[in-house]
Amino acid sequence: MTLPASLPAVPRLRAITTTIDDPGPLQDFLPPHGASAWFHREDGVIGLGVAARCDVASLAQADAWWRAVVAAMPEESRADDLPSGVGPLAFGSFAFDATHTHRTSVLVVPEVVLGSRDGHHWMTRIALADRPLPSAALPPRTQSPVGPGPVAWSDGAMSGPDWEETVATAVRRIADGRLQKVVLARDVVASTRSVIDPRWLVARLAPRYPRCWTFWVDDMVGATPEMLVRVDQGLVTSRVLAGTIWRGAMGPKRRTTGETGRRSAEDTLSSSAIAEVLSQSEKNLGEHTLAVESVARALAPHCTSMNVPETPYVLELPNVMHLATDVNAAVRPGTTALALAAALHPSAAVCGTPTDVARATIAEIEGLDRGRYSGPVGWIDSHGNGEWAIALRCGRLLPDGRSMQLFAGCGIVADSEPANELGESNAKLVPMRDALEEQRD
Ligand SMILES: C=C(O[C@@H]1C=C(C(=O)O)C=C[C@H]1O)C(=O)O
Repeated sequence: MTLPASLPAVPRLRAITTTIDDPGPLQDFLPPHGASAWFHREDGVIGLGVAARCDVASLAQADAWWRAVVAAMPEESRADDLPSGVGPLAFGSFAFDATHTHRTSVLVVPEVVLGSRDGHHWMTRIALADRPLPSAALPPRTQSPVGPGPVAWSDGAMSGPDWEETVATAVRRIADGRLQKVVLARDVVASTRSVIDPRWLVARLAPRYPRCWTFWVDDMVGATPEMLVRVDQGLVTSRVLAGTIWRGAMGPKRRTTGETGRRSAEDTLSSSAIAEVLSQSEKNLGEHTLAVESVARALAPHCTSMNVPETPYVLELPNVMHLATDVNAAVRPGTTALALAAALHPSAAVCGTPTDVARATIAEIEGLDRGRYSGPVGWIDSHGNGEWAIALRCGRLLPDGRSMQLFAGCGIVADSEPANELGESNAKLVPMRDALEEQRD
């Protein structure tokens, strides 16, 4: 998909931000369409309505557009005295590879932002400069979402066995010395009886995956564990994940439930034992190092100091465990979260090493239009603070309203085994599968 390189039209917006009393759960204010949501632990920010929307060609273009939008705002709209993330902001979702997709990347500036962080609550109202601002009253609470009913599953671009063949092809190319690592993804399609309400998914993902960032931006919904870059008043954090283990990988005798469905002492490995296996695995450690190096290399020119821990920790999620490294840095003044996302994407966690060879290999053999899966998703405020996660453990709501494309990918290295990688991709699909299939409420 190609878009003009020139900057899309820049609207003149104004905004007012006010502190509000605790509004209760922000999810209660979400309508079934046309909203954005971002939740992490107890904190959240939601966007209602659309003050401005822009299809962008790249992260760099989005950065330029948002800077221009902010520069065109009256000074008092920018909330200079307020903390990071408070005030006018834009949500966005970006394609993994703009040169190999039919999808666009998008930034959305909502009309109303409701936010809660560390026990503080705020509302920002945004409008075109010559139009009235939305009402100062709290927006009405909406009806609870209902589930989509029974779900039928089908293969996406490739069947499981075909994808295993593709993984084998990648392993051969790595053995030939053409590249060190490539991340290959697959998709599955859920078809439902009733309409899929994104709020249903958000309401299931956010409490189950509090260590992840649960998002709904445009047609993308998920709960990702990977933070590409967070900028908060000059401090940068990037959580790099690569190297994965899941209970099913530990062999049939060691799964959590035996034939009776009950756990027994002999067939259950403790979480710490599984974490130990992961943190000793040469394959996973090698894969992880490539991802950390790619992030540190991309951040370095933009930062005045950086701390890269030598040893990863194990991030335990309900479905999988990952090797994780939190890179911290101090950013050069004036560098926005979108500019850093542009520098970091695609990291080796979702693309591979070397980047160019891996990206070309993905385009050639993966057989999938990733669209916005594995691209940056998040928000940016009027000072350039923001959080851009990588859109993983997610799906795309398809235009018919009754189906969804779910994605999962795995880092392939020299000693990857196709059957294991297929198992790993299935484990990564679990959060979205469960959220869609749950029938209660
Ligand atoms: C590509 C995905 O996950 C990435 C790949 C990982 C791996 O191969 O170990 C781990 C975390 C993510 O960086 C995905 O979830 O779709």
